[in-house]
Amino acid sequence: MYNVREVTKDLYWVGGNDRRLTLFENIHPIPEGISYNSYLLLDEKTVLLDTVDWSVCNKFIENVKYVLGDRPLDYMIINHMEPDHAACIGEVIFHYPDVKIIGNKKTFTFMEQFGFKVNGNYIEVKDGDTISSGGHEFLFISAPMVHWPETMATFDTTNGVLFSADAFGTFGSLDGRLFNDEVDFEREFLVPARRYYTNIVGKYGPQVQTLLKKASELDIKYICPLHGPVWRTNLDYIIDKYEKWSSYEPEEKGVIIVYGSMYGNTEAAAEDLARRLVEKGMTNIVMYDASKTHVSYLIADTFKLSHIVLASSTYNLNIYPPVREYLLTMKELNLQKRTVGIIVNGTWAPRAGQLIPELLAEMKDMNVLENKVLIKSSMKEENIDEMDALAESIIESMK
Ligand SMILES: Cc1cc2nc3c(=O)[nH]c(=O)nc-3n(C[C@H](O)[C@H](O)[C@H](O)COP(=O)(O)O)c2cc1C
Repeated sequence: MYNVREVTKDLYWVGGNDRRLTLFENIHPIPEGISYNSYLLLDEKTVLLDTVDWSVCNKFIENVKYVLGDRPLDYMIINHMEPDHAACIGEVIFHYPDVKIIGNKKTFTFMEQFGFKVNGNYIEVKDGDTISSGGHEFLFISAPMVHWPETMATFDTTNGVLFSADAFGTFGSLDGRLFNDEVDFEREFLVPARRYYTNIVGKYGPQVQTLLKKASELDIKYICPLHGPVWRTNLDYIIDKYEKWSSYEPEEKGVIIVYGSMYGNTEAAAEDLARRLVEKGMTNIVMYDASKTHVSYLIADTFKLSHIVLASSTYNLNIYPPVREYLLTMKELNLQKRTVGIIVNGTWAPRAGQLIPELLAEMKDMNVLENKVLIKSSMKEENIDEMDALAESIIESMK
């Protein structure tokens, strides 16, 4: 059965929701599900914008057939070749063999690499090119490395709809809703949106900034991303979030404490610090056991908050592995501009105390607080002063 929504006059959402997938990109847990958005415009020519993941392909084809009725599909614009959007290109060609595919040079290279045959039936576009479908005009905006090299956004200059590819996307199934004003975005989607952006696109802040700059010159009325709700009100809200995330500026003053502990002693030290911070007036604190929480959640809160505390035991002369994975992921994603406190535990050779600052030194603009705490196996009275000094320096650095 088809399941479509009208976005605006003549434009339809023809995507699908997936609540079965456990790991997005086979890495990131998505208990909240995900939507794969595809859009279809009925103009003098009919235009499909992107396809969907293979998991919802049947539903998508039914939706396309329902919206098109007896009409042919004239154009298919491919903004992003990642298979969660491009997997069904072959199916579209199978059902509509005369469709003309629109993409850039790299789009077609990737299409061939993924095994899709376009048989010369395509139009290659560059940044700034336009194509008319009769009553609508599409402007193509290249957005390289947001977050693949071929990515582009497409702007319908006649109705102000921006098809933004993965930008402004989020984890989370839509559950019948489509628009940002039909959901409680802050409550339901902000956390998944932040986790989606920071882990999937977070590495490419400068490229996102370039896209935001180009977008600021357009009169955008709708943002149609490839995942999650369509924005038709309060666009500044999500654009502002993207400004912050892509410039690596924290959204809030607050502390994420991530600890790695086998027997609970490093955890107890982290708890001690958290209590001291609260007693000194800082209540915006989240604490995670790095062994139990998927790193994507840690990364999301790390982008959100101004301060990080790493509390790690030493493991085979190294940083405790889950804490090291967190640090390495942070580095890979180019995270920067944070103040960091360090608590280290070791029983005979606390090497983590040396290795954590070394790793942090390889990242940009990380202010590592001098008041580190070194625990020998378990926290004792003799550690209280240095723990208090660490708490104090965190509070001081927030002023
Ligand atoms: C497999 C293993 C390797 C360890 N390697 C080191 C080490 O290289 N250097 C060290 O000082 N302590 C090492 N330790 C001791 C831990 O750091 C110890 O668990 C810690 O001091 C106590 O903290 P916890 O209760 O938070 O686990 C090791 C412990 C285990 C189980």
